[in-house]
Amino acid sequence: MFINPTSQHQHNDNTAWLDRNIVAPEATSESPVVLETKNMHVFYGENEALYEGDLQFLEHKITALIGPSGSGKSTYLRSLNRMNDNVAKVTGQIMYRGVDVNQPDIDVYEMWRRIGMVFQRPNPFAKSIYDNIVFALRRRGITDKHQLDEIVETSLKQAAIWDEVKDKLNQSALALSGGQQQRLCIARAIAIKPDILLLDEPASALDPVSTSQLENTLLQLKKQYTIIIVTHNMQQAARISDYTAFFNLGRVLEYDETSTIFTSPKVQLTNNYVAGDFG
Ligand SMILES: Nc1ncnc2c1ncn2[C@@H]1O[C@H](COP(=O)(O)OP(=O)(O)OP(=O)(O)O)[C@@H](O)[C@H]1O
Repeated sequence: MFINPTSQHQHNDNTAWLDRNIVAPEATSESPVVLETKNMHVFYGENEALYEGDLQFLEHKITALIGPSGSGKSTYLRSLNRMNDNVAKVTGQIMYRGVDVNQPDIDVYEMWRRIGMVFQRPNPFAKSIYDNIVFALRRRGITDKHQLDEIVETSLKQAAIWDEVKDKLNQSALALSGGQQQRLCIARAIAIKPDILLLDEPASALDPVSTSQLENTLLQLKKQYTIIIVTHNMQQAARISDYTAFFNLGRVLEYDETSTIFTSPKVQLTNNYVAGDFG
């Protein structure tokens, strides 16, 4: 583990609040780095919404992105799999298993299969539960009913919603509760067997019971997937994540193991934020 105090600013009392503390996660052969950003900057027109945001993500770990509103968490997350292509200019490298996916010749659709995304509001298609799961599979040419049935069952089980929906797979997904819809969206995302799951405040529209079910689902899923989640919920970040990045004003100020961020952060602003002093 190394500490990389990458502040480009003079260290004196006036700029102490700008200090950064980025601790790279300890990669091992069981948990290598699967995704990494290098020198990434994101611009909306003239506005540079993200700079100094470089992070590494380990396989089969959950990383939480936290920070006040407008600090650049969603901008960073959505840039990771080029969801921002139409609205922002993203420079720098986004290394996914050794390949820079921020290159013009990358097959973005194939990348979305490997780096899936679940959004803030559940967004199931206005189709049956079954068809929500198989939609992308059919488009990929998988038409064998037995194979599709199997994938539907496995994905719904992995997303911890199978027991609730197994007797009504042909009913509309829109008739499910918000929490169920969000778990269905996770099932839909994992049906195409991604490698990494990006989640942008997936529990913000859910009640506490659904939130807790979703968190349990994510803890199960990390055995197979690498998860990066934006959350405003400090307890949630503390409960489920292995690593946490604290964003402020378009930069990552601190990145470390979640236990360190919540018990002994090195940066004053992180401390203030996790203590609830501002947000
Ligand atoms: N599509 C967009 N077009 C222009 N500016 C944008 C766009 N999306 C975000 N921004 C700007 O980029 C900055 C970072 O926003 P972003 O949504 O990434 O922050 P955030 O930390 O995810 O905030 P929140 O927690 O409120 O979702 C803000 O100043 C925001 O106004």
